[in-house]
Amino acid sequence: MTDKGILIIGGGTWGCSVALELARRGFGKVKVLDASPFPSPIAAGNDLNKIAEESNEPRDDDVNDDYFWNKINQMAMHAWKHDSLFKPFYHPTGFIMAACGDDAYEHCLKYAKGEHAKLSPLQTAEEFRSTMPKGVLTGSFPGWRGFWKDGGAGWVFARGALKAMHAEAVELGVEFVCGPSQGKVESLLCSAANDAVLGARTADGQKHLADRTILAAGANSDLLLDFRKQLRPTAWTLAHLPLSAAEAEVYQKLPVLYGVDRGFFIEPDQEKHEIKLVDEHPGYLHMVPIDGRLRSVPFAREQIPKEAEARMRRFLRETMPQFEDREFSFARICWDADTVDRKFLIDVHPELANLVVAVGGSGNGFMTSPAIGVLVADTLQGKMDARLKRMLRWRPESAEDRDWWDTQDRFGAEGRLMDFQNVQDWTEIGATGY
Ligand SMILES: Cc1cc2nc3c(=O)[nH]c(=O)nc-3n(C[C@H](O)[C@H](O)[C@H](O)COP(=O)(O)OP(=O)(O)OC[C@H]3O[C@@H](n4cnc5c(N)ncnc54)[C@H](O)[C@@H]3O)c2cc1C
Repeated sequence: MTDKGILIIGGGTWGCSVALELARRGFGKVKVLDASPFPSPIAAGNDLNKIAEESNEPRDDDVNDDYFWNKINQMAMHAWKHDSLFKPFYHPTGFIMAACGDDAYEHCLKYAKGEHAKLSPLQTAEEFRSTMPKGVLTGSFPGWRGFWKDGGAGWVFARGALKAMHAEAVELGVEFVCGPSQGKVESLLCSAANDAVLGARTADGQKHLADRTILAAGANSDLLLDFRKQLRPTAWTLAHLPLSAAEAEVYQKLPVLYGVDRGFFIEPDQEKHEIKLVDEHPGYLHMVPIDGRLRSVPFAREQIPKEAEARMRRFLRETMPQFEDREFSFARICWDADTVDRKFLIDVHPELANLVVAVGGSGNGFMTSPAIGVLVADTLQGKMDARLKRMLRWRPESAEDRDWWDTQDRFGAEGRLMDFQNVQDWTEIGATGY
C-alpha cells in the first residue's frame, strides 16, 4: 500500500457502515464520496425506519441460504443489541407477517416453519386487532391470515443509525466529500491496461486516487461498473401518514404489521409523529435502452405513482380505516439493487485489481448494515468466513440468463414487476423538508 488510502464510493447505508468499521479498525486514510449532502435524500437508508428481525442461531449443518441469513443477521443483531452506537435505535416491538392471497400465505407458512421463536397464529380480524392497543387496528382484515412474533423483532430508527455511523466515522478521522459536483462519481479511474482501479473521478473533474476503492453506491452502482447483470435496480414506494401528538401517544410500541401482498406500517416516529407506509409489490423497474439493451436505471422522485397510493389506501382500509382518507405528508420512490438470489455481493473484483464491490442490498440491507462494514473490512484483510465468502462472491454465472421481470419471491399489486415508463399519474404530495 502507498499512502493514498481507501476510497469509498457512496456514503449511504453501506458506505457509512464500511467507513465506520475501517475507522474503528484503525485504517488511517479513508475518504467517502457521495453525490448528495449527507444524509443523501436518495439513500435507501435515509428513512424513518426499517424492519429488523432476529434470526435463528447459525449452524454448520444449515443449508446455504439459512446459514447466510442466520450468520449475517446474528452479526448485525449483536450490534443492534450490544454496540452502544447502534443499541438506541433498535425497537423490538414484535412483528406480524401475514397475507391475503394463497401464494403469499404459503410464503408465511414457510416462514413460520423455519422460525425457531414462538409464533402465534392469526386467523380472524379479532386476533389481528388483539396484537395492538384497542382502537389501533379497527379494520375487518378481509382474507388476512398470518403469524405474530411478540419480541425478537421490530424496527430500527434508520436515519438515526445512519447519522450515528456517519458521526462516529467523522470523529475517527474519515473524510466525507459530498455534493452533486465534488462528491458525485462519474467514473472509476482505471489503469492504462484496464486491469486495476486507481480511484474515481467526480463531476467537478477531480481525480481521487486510492490504493483500494470500495464501490458502495447502492442501486446507482450499476451505472459505474459492468456488473454483468448481477444487479437489478428496483424501486419501491413509501409514504408518511401524519398523526397529531395526541394520536401518536396511543400508537406507541406497536409490532410491525407486514402484509406480504399488501404492505406494511411502522409506528409513528418521535419527532414528527408520522407513520411510514410501504405498499408491497414485486417492485418497479425503469427500463431504458443503453448500448442496444434495456436496463433499469434509477432516478429520484419525491412522489409516488397514484396506483401505489391507491394500494396504500386499500391497506389502510383493511387494517386502520380511520386513516383511509387522511392526506399523506411525504412520499418518495426508493431504490435498492437486487441480486439474482437476493444474497449480497461483497467481493474483490476478479479482473480489476484494488476494487471491492459492496452492493446488492436486495431489500434486506438495512437491518444487516452493521455487519456490512465488518464483512468488507474482513474482505480487505483477507479473513472473511470461508462459507460466507463463497456466497457473497462475484458470480456473473448466476445472472447469465437473468429474467429482469422475475418477481424474486415477492407478492402484491398485480403480482408482477412494473415499469415506471408506463406510469402516467403521480401524486402531488407536499414535501415535509427531508
Ligand atoms: C422502500 C424500501 C424499504 C426497505 N425496507 C427495508 C427494511 O425494512 N429492512 C431492511 O433491512 N432493509 C430494507 N430495505 C433495504 C435497505 O434499505 C437497503 O438494502 C440498504 O439501505 C442499501 O444500502 P446501500 O448503501 O447499498 O444504498 P443506499 O443507502 O441507497 O446508499 C447509496 C448511496 O450512494 C450514493 N450515490 C449514488 N450514486 C452515486 C455516485 N455516482 N457517486 C457518489 N455517490 C453516489 C447515494 O447518494 C447514497 O447515499 C428497504 C429498501 C427500500 C427501497
